[in-house]
Amino acid sequence: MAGAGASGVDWLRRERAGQQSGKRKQPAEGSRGSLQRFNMAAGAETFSLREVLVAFTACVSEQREVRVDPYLAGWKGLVRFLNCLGTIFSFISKDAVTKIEIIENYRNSDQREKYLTVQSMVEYELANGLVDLQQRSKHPNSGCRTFLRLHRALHWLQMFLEGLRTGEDNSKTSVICSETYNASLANYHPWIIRKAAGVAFCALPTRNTFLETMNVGTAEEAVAMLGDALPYICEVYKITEELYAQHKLLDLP
Ligand SMILES: CCCCCCCCCCCCC/C=C/[C@@H](O)[C@H](COP(=O)(O)O)NC(=O)CCCCCCCCCCCCCCC
Repeated sequence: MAGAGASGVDWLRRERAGQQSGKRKQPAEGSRGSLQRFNMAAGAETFSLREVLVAFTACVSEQREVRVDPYLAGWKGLVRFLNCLGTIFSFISKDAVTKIEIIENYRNSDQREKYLTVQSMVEYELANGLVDLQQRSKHPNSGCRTFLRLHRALHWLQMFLEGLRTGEDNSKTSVICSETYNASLANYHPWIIRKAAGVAFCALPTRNTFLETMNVGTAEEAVAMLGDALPYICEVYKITEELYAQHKLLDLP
């Protein structure tokens, strides 16, 4: 596992053991509309990057499928983190919450089993003509199209976290953020969104302060944790990218 920090992945094993034994309280998965309450309550609990990274490490099954529930749990944790950074980011977290909730609603529907993994979602929606392939019409918020937006954001996230991990102590989070955004997500956003994002990035603190807001200890400990977890996030991204490329879904409208 590239980049395993001094801590190795012991923290990861402990966290996942805790989750399996039910000791660690996890936000209730799959309860309808939980995201709004979850989002409101978010401010009440301190954010820990650890829970987000553990969620993403639980995404990939032995059969290399991407499980939707831990994927959404990872994104909910990221939204909670974003909400701690200030209201200037609320236009971003609102969009992420909307997309998370669209997919969560599919996971709460009569077809919930079809949405257990990205693979089963793609297979089900394509087989039943539930995806708008050329322009948004009868299925404007299909699971495939909604998940693709989060998938593109995951690409930005992995670049951003890698930039944080390898950046100099005195580097600026705003620079890392805008450079990685411009190299990824910005290509899918209209001018006005790119401008608004650029303004929001200016509100970001220095790299080390940012690392400390992750609430996993010192900046060095946060860097080590990023090194442990990033390969898992990259694996989730890679598997999804291959699946979407195979089915020619990378440009869903
Ligand atoms: C660290 C500060 C966070 C910087 C976030 C960088 C990403 C900026 C995304 C700006 C777009 C937000 C506005 C939404 C635009 C939507 O049009 C657009 C397309 O959707 P549509 O086709 O349905 O219209 N939506 C999207 O592209 C989805 C954007 C989802 C972005 C979620 C980003 C969450 C970031 C979470 C915090 C990351 C820091 C973690 C550090 C431990």
